[in-house]
Amino acid sequence: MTTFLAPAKINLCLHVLRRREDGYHDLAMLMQRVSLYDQIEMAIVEGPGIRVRCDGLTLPAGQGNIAARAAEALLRRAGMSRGVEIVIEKNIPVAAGLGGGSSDAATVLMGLNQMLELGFSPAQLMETGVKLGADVPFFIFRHAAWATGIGENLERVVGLPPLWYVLVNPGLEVSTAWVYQNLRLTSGRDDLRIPRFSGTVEEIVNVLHNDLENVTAARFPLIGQVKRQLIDLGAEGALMSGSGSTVFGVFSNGDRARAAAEEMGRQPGFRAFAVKPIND
Ligand SMILES: C[C@@](CO)(OP(=O)(O)O)[C@H](O)COP(=O)(O)OP(=O)(O)OC[C@H]1O[C@@H](n2ccc(N)nc2=O)[C@H](O)[C@@H]1O
Ligand SMILES: Nc1ncnc2c1ncn2[C@@H]1O[C@H](COP(=O)(O)OP(=O)(O)O)[C@@H](O)[C@H]1O
Repeated sequence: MTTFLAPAKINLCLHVLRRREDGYHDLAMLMQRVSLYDQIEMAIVEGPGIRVRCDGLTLPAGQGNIAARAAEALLRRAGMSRGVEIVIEKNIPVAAGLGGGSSDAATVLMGLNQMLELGFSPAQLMETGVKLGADVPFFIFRHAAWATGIGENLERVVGLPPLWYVLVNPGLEVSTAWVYQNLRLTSGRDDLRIPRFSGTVEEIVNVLHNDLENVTAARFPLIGQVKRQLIDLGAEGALMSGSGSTVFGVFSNGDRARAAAEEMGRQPGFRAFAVKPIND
């Protein structure tokens, strides 16, 4: 078995620009990978077929799992029939706005490309990835990014400060499709530009914005409550990530962040993590 790590992401900002003919939405987002990881183990085995195991959780097995669909899509593109065994240790909360499924898929695409020496470029892997999920290309890009289109046009963002995020998942699973369906678009914005950073925490706090937050928070008032709790515990800003339900707080101090995560994680059904951005 070869082991790979699949990180979570947060959306530091998410602007919905317009609804498209194909039902998807054009976005402008600032995306950042953080140090909370699923572990993906893969082996090439005798005989055809893709098997996915994920212990202790009720994630879909077989084709229902996005990791299996990723392996299938890559082998098809390579014109190859091989047996692949995939074991997922799921640490990223599911349907939580943290991109766990997309990250697992991206990791399978990159990992199998390496293990089978298929020679696909990152751009080719992104092309296969976006058909599996709009957030998959971002995890193949592997930098903090300004993402546009449905999330597949990616520009590197540099100068983000070293800080801490406290991720708080209040145990609610939120369907991304439901959130986009229930979004009431007011006016599209055309004035958004890629933000520039010189390394201060204040710049991050100023950029925090999520057009999907009102939709999810209207259905689940707990979201607003978690934001207020994070601010009370010393966060310099707080925002829901993606379609939710995870909320993150911005902390410049590691001890404060760890203490806040411990405190938030004590509430029944909650999971909380103090994490760092992955800036490479
Ligand atoms: C909201 C975001 C922000 O990063 O993340 P999550 O909350 O899912 O983590 C993404 O836009 C989610 O991306 P992802 O979860 O990969 O989406 P997909 O599986 O491709 O699509 C799920 C559903 O969301 C809607 N969708 C998704 C992306 C997009 N730009 N416009 C949309 O309208 C579509 O209706 C689609 O049927
Ligand atoms: N490997 C996987 N990890 C997480 N979710 C998966 C996976 N495979 C399929 N799914 C399904 O995808 C849906 C969205 O999952 P996830 O990527 O965790 O959420 P989000 O889109 O909010 O970031 C869930 O309903 C889940 O059942």
